[in-house]
Amino acid sequence: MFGRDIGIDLGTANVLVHIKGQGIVLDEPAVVAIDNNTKQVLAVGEEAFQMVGRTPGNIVAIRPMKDGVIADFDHTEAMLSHFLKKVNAKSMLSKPRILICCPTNITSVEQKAIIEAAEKSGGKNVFIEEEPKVAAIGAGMDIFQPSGNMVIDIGGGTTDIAVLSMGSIVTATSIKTAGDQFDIDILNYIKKEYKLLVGVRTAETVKTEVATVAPNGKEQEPKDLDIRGRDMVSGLPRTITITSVEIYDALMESVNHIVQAAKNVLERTPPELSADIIDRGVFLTGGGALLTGIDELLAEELKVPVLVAEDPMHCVANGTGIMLDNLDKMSNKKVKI
Ligand SMILES: Nc1ncnc2c1ncn2[C@@H]1O[C@H](COP(=O)(O)OP(=O)(O)OP(=O)(O)O)[C@@H](O)[C@H]1O
Repeated sequence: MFGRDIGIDLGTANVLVHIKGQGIVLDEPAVVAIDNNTKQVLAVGEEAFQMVGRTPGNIVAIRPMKDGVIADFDHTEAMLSHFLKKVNAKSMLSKPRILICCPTNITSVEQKAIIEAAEKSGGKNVFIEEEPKVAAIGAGMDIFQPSGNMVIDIGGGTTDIAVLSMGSIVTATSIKTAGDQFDIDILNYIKKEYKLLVGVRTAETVKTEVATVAPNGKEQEPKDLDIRGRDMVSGLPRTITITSVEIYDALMESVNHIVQAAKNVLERTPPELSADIIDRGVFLTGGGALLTGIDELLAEELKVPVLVAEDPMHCVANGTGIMLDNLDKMSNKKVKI
């Protein structure tokens, strides 16, 4: 109980909380359900997620962080406080130190407000850290040596690509093409080809269950899935069967954005570090790393080995735990805001 440090992956799709000595204690969708009339928060996390696309008129289930930025600050704050309460941050014997990984593009004003919200919820010293760095650490990379390490973190709202050496980012980029965009691509494809309206959760299921972007994905035995939605012409419910081959085409434009962004980062990387990356390979983290075939496609395009990290959706949260263990040793002045 004494002096437990807390690490938080405040992602746009999921929020994970890691407590020193316990590991990941909370893993819930970054969703808040609000009563539009009273503006009251009705549910947060898993409970609110179940309401997405299924709420009556006066209730909305929103994702307060979208596209790698904080779209609705008050509700992000409410969500963070809710999760910290849930893990009993305030009742810990001594106030915990909290390390938070936020979406990459948040402003310094938003960072300050996030820190305040965490302090109000029981944090003593609150730190903010860059997501790709923590993801790399969580993936098991030793980024503190003078050698090149490359990580591609494909989350919900953003894909963060970085080359790190000696504990710092050397070259990096962040693009707003990631898991959410894949869902939208699938949704739009079904709308256009089948005149069928489906919800984002159905599109996400298609992505996780049948989609493939492997270079030979179209030659492989196709997988298929029955999905339900509303016919745009008749207005009635309808079921269609969707195959991996059609989804391959629907996802290619977005996947190519990620390939191009990774190529741009490699082009800006000093040659000695590029040589290290050939030896060590590129690590894929974040939920998007689980998209079937994305590792093979990136390896073919980037001409370097590409490896999916173990437990890619937990890399950032696990990385916060490792960073907190080493916070004193690292004494990285840049970390604290
Ligand atoms: N098996 C799978 N195949 C493809 N995509 C998946 C799979 N499992 C999860 N995802 C996707 O991963 C994304 C969420 O990943 P993650 O939790 O790493 O994001 P996040 O950290 O919340 O987002 P961000 O890094 O943008 O803040 C979602 O878009 C989800 O649909």
